[in-house]
Amino acid sequence: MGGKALIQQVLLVDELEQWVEQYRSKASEGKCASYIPALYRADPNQLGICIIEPTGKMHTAGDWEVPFTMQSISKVISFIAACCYHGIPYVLDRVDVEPTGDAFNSIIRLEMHKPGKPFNPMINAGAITTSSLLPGQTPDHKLRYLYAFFSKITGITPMVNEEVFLSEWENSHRNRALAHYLKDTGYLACEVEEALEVYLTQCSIEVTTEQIALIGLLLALDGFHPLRNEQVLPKDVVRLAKALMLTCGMYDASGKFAANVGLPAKSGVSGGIMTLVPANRKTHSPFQYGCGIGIFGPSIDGCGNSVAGVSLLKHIAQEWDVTIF
Ligand SMILES: NC(=O)CC[C@H](N)C(=O)O
Repeated sequence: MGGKALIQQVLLVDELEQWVEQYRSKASEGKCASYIPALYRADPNQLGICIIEPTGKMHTAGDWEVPFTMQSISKVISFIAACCYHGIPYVLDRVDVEPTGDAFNSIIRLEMHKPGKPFNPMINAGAITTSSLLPGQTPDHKLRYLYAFFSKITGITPMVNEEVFLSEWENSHRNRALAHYLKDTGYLACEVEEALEVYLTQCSIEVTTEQIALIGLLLALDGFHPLRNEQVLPKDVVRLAKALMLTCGMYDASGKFAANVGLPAKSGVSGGIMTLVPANRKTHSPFQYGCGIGIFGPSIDGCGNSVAGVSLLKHIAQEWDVTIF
């Protein structure tokens, strides 16, 4: 690495460390998800970030190595996996691509809009439907397909946090209600309990910011894995997933996030945010060739998004001029 590049890298990490410490205190404006008791036990003051560039170079700060469960970030992976298996038209016949402006676990639109097709795969109704579409006759088979898909693209064998899974399974009345409604309207491709088992298990896959930054990087590069020099995901599916992340990925705060940060992103109630910067022509920006970004900060706001994580991303987007707009 040349002297100038080395200095730039040191400055980036210094800046990141400084900003993480600056935004850590934002945690006090939210709290850890309490409807899943195992998530409520997290330390709300944690905040970490990992950024991966196409060269594989990583920039990290704060609590970036702390494992957490993917929760709703997994919705992006299961949607992509279902599209890869069935093709986009088959999946979009069963789940739409419209934002709702409602909470991630809201039921209201299913009955208000006949025939009850879920609005998008980034909210619970749509994600439970997509999980039911994964190939396989049993939850076990569907999950094995998803794990193999996850390993194929990331090179990582997924681990499920059983404690978080059980904690949510025992408290999943609202998701059960959604699944029963979807079964009644014919949108669920398997039995209610089976779809829930797949959906809640995928939410309980444990990752670190590094792993979601890597997935973000693959999305930034339209499915191309720069280190393996291989197209690991189809471009059209990835582009669709990014459009959904931008319009629906931060739930009923997706509009504000697009306005304030301007990057496709997906959050989860455990405090993770997976986002990305596509390659751009901004030669003054440190991420001209694109990057994947993983964030973890378990204190969340009323919409279910990491409070400190969103503030940190807003700051980064402004300082480094990385919006897609
Ligand atoms: N927003 C989220 O991360 C929600 C995921 C969580 N497992 C749920 O279904 O409620």
